[in-house]
Amino acid sequence: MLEIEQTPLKDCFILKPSVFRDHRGTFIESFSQRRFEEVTGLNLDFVQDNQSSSKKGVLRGLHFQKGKYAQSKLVRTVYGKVLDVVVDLRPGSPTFKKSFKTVLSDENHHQLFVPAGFAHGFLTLSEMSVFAYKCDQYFHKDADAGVFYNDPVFEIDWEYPQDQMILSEKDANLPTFENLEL
Ligand SMILES: Cc1cn([C@H]2C[C@H](O)[C@@H](COP(=O)(O)OP(=O)(O)O[C@H]3O[C@@H](C)C(=O)[C@@H](O)[C@H]3O)O2)c(=O)[nH]c1=O
Repeated sequence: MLEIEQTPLKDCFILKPSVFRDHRGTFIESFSQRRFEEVTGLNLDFVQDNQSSSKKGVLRGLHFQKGKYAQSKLVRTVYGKVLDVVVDLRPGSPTFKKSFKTVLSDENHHQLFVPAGFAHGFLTLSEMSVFAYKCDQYFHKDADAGVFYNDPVFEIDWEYPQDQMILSEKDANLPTFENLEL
């Protein structure tokens, strides 16, 4: 079984796979093309899988690829716990500029579907996290873009002390929404 839960943002939803637990540990189907299509009605071609590990307090984001290289992503936490955040950056969308956040962990096994045209980021809440995601477009360095994670226009409460956050230099200097070229 794969449950789907709509988020307040258009086209963005949470997937909840069945978790089989026994004396050895757990089992989930982390991705099934057939079930994904059944519950979402989407027929996407995921062409790249990514994985990153992060220490506690690491914030990666908010990222997206521009133009024709825009990526839909299916994101999850393999190990640990993260606060995952998305922003709808699609002009014309009824939820344009709105943000949504949810906890993705190796306890709840939730996955977030991030539509093309959204910015995405996450903050690691556990000592360590391993994060994995599928993308329906390859990485294109020239299309790689982002927006500052703490731009007040998005009204995101990261619920984490700012002086304990760890960011890449690139992410610390991302443009604000106002200065963004969409
Ligand atoms: C994203 C990506 C990065 N790279 C390289 C570029 C760079 O040298 C190194 C690290 O890249 P970054 O610092 O951009 O990695 P990171 O900050 O983890 O970037 C990721 O953040 C999350 C929030 C997302 O949503 C992803 O789409 C992606 O943008 O890896 C690839 O080769 N392929 C890729 O697909």
